Amino acid sequence: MTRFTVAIDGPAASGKGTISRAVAETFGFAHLDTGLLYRAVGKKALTFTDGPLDPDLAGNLAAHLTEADLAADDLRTAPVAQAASRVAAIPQVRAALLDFQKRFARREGGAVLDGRDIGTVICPDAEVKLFVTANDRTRAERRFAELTANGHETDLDTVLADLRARDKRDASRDAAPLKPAPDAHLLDTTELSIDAAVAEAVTKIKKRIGQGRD
Ligand SMILES: Nc1ncnc2c1ncn2[C@@H]1O[C@H](COP(=O)(O)OP(=O)(O)OP(=O)(O)O)[C@@H](O)[C@H]1O
Ligand SMILES: Nc1ccn([C@@H]2O[C@H](COP(=O)(O)O)[C@@H](O)[C@H]2O)c(=O)n1
Repeated sequence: MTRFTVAIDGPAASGKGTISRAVAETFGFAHLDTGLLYRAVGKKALTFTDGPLDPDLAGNLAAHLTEADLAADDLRTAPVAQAASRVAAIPQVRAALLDFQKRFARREGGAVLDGRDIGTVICPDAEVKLFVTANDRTRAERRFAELTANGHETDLDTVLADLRARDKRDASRDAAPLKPAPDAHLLDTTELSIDAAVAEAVTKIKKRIGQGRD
């Protein structure tokens, strides 16, 4: 198998990153967390304003992301997540990040990408598409546990409001909104452990790989 793309989308904290990393490990695929691209642009945008940003300036920030921008250790904070969601609605930002993601997806050896528009815009021809969900309270509880374990001071209601605001903005924007591709498999992790959710994803991918054999 030379090229094989797995597209994993879903709302905030649904578990798509966790599943993507496990899939990459299992199959030896490269993994791209595309949310990090938007978080890095959002973080840069915050150095100008926490309000609306000029779309061309935002596109320019996205076009000049560096490895160091993506490696910053403060991309997972709540303000950066909200800023990411705001810049992600700007078409110039999405256009600047498009080619890199498309090239990553078709690299030799297989790739798994997770985000919001992977199955719909970045990789409409992906061999496997998953849309990962969980109810919003469960997602907030998981994210709250993660944030507190990492030393962030917050509370469950704030985390829940933050997720809902982001999901609403992501799903209602005109540019590449969050939605399942028509041919995506829905994977609701509300009642699933991490191992069970990963096992479902792995089974779907193995089945598709099996179909590709002569
Ligand atoms: N099935 C599960 N059961 C319990 N906890 C889970 C499950 N899946 C993921 N988690 C936990 O929930 C949190 C959010 O998961 P993850 O970071 O994978 O979500 P995400 O969809 O990639 O989030 P984001 O969109 O914010 O990047 C993590 O702490 C992760 O360990
Ligand atoms: N393909 C994508 C990926 C992400 N976004 C936006 O970035 C925000 C942060 O993403 P996380 O996956 O790290 O939570 C997210 O809320 C989206 O606004 C996107 O638009 N497209």
